[in-house]
Amino acid sequence: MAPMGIRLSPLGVAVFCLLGLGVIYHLYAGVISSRIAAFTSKRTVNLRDLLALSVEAAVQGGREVKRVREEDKLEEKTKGKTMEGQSEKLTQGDLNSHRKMYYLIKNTYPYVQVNSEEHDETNNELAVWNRDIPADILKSVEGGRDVPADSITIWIDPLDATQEYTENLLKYVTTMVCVAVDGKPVIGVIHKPFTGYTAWALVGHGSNMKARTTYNMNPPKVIVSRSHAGRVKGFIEEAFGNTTVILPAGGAGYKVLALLDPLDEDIEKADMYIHVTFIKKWDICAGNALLTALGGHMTTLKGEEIDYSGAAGNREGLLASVKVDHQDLVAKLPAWDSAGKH
Ligand SMILES: Nc1ncnc2c1ncn2[C@@H]1O[C@H](COP(=O)(O)O)[C@@H](OP(=O)(O)O)[C@H]1O
Ligand SMILES: [Mg+2]
Ligand SMILES: [Mg+2]
Ligand SMILES: [Mg+2]
Repeated sequence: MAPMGIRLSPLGVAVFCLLGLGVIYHLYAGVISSRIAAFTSKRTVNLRDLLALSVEAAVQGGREVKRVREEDKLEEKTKGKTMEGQSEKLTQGDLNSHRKMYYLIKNTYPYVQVNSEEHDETNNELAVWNRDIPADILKSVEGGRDVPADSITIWIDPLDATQEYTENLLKYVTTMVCVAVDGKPVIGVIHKPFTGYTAWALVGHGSNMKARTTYNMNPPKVIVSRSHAGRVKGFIEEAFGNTTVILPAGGAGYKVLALLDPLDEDIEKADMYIHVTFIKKWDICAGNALLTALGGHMTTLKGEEIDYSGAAGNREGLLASVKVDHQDLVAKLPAWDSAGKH
């Protein structure tokens, strides 16, 4: 006998339980099945699948970035200071995009290391990847190779050029995903949420981007940061003379696209990208992969390759070029002092 004289029918209880299970299954089926599939499958990841997932993550994150801007709900905050003492901004665009991108990848490959610029452990998204491979990827990447999951480090920048996003300079804004294998950048995706343009590359397999046919070095047009410039102007003029054209622009992703042959009208053209202040691997890894895939180079200002495993920081500056003798450019640069001279 139930309290207050109510009799529970066993059949009613069973139907109620079944209904409850049905609701739970309906809500979590995608996540549960992808987790089970992930844990029972062998611990290797196919790079073509990962490329398609990276494109999807960048596009879905980009939708959040665009929506927050259009609804004017940025809720701009300061999350700390850069090493140079500048305030680092954070908006709802960064956070919503992070949640979409991070959980879409994590729910698909829970055992892969994913490093995002942003963090939000409290709001797990039930995002599930539909496993669709876009036609342009199918066309240029045959099969793709499988790599051990523990050799992979994924870097996510849910919103690059947050400063410019808050100033409504939207052409500079991108979302980025990079996959490094044994520390080498192998997949790069840079997506422009406000034009819908996505650049992708899988090193050694293909890209939807091309390098330009010519790059001018006499003097070069050098693209640099507009909001974290440091002493980049003097550094460049010392290397290439004071007739060098210096092009200040926002976003590390945007600046790499400016070195390529963009189909998007809204991107300037530059011959070289130089950065002299501190920068993080989620800002530069996707661009490094794209440049590597297209015969370009991105190194520190000493000409060394950047290892995209381990800690996020790079304090050795950045030099990116395409179709020129990169080490020859390095040799022209002034002596590099990462301790703050520049
Ligand atoms: N000195 C510095 N310290 C930390 N982050 C830096 C930096 N210089 C550039 N960045 C980051 O690199 C990206 C491109 O910067 P810039 O537009 O100045 O070239 C921005 O990423 P986010 O917008 O994702 O934070 C910016 O925050
Ligand atoms: Mg960034
Ligand atoms: Mg960012
Ligand atoms: Mg930031």
